[in-house]
Amino acid sequence: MCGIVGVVSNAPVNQLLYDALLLLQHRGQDAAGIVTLLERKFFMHKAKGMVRDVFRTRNMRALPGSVGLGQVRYPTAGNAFSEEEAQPFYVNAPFGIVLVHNGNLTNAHALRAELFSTDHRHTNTDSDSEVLLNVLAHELDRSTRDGMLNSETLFAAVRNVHRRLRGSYAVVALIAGHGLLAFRDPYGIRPLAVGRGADGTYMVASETVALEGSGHVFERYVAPGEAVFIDLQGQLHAQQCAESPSLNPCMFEFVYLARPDSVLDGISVYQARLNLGETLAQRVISTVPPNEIDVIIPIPESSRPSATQLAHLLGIPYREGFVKNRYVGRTFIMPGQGVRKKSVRQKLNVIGSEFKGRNVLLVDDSIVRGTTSREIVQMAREAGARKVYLASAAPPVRYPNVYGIDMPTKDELVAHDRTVEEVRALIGCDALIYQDVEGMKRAVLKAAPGNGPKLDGFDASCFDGVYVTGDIDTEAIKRMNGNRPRIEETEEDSSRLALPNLSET
Ligand SMILES: O=P(O)(O)OC[C@H]1O[C@H](OP(=O)(O)OP(=O)(O)O)[C@H](O)[C@@H]1O
Ligand SMILES: NC(=O)CC[C@H](N)C(=O)O
Ligand SMILES: [Mg+2]
Repeated sequence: MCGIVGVVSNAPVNQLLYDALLLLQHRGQDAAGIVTLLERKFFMHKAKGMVRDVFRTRNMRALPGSVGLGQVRYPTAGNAFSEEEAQPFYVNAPFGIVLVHNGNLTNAHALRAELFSTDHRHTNTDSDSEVLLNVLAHELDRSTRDGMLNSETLFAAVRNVHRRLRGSYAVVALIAGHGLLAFRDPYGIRPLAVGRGADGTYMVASETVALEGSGHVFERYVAPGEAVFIDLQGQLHAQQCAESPSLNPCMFEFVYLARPDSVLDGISVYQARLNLGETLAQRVISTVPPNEIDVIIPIPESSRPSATQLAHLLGIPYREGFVKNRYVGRTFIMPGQGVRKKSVRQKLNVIGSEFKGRNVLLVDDSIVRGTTSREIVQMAREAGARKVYLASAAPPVRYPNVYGIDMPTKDELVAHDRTVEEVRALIGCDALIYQDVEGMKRAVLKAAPGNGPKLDGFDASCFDGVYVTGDIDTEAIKRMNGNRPRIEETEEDSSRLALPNLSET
């Protein structure tokens, strides 16, 4: 889940893109990049790091032009440590194209081979996004053989791109001398929205928070399979380019990834999280009698709305027992288990008085590898809690995600192939309460107003093992994700919690 943005304006866009990327920083913290277009020339700056570190004043000055795009990266393919895989990607032919991608191609391996042997195109990194750009470039080249690029030939190229790509993709591309192209995969897994500024500026972004926070008014979502082209005169053209599109947004966006003040495909993320707290309340009541819980404490940051609603419905005081160091990034999206584990304690510190002698119910939005929960439960005990219960607003994460969230191997998931009781023992809490899959889907759907886009379902694959694209080649995924270079892990930091050593660690 990277964050992507594109802008077509009449005024310089460098600051606007920077501001939008800052608003999308929660979606990717490993690398950032911006490209602007002035006349027919692209200007690019990208590097590893957070937005504030990547762009210094001198870099910003070197990004002229009133059209541009940007990305914050959270690697899910290729090599997390390679500077070359920071986005945007560039190809010089046809026309000159730069591209940013949020998502994950599940057939990148096969496509890379096909690009080389059939299309005679070279890719120089292990990134699936570079593959995507080359497929688009090849199809655009084919559809504009007579030399004309217009919305018709552009949409014909996107139709062919959809035929070749598998997996999830929300894309923004700039075509030198022509304009900005945005499209979304036929299953609508990753989000993409369009907004408009008072001066006529168009902005396309992963989340509505980037539109609103930078002074744009939300206009519409890019529909699954649809392509939107904004030419350099500021005219928007749109066409459905997929044969049978359906809308199945990623459930994990609502559970964790997106900012609560965003609305994705008509569903308010905040309302979805409140509703998750409501359904979770019923599950808690059936496991731990509410009169045995003295206080409800959220695990900052993402679980807060669910925890507030849960406390309200159970009539139990809601207290802040952990203070978050806001200068430490989101731990889940860090590359490598060692760094994630260390960051939990750096990031969260206890307020001892909220725990001493009390039975506490801790609430998190999700338990993935169990890194956070295990540390937190231990911290609550060290602070003197009598009983430590833990509730998760999402069901157990049991299956790998192949659509752009970095949980590629089932072995690193604490709940894979384990009963709830086994997970409880590993985490070390006195009771563990999970949301159930149907309850989660109902809760999130309930957050959609009647007049929003009609959903066909969710991509909830990491919870229910159902892959909406229906064509998952597990061997290819393993090759693509499981074997990709990651931070060296010591034995102590090994990514899956081990049952036998629990008391020693
Ligand atoms: O079981 P785990 O593998 O530890 O992953 C789950 C945890 O990671 C996320 O928090 P994170 O610190 O990334 O971000 P947040 O501040 O938005 O909650 C999520 O909210 C859970 O707390
Ligand atoms: N999370 C994402 O959207 C990642 C995009 C792309 N697969 C990459 O690894 O760079
Ligand atoms: Mg968290």
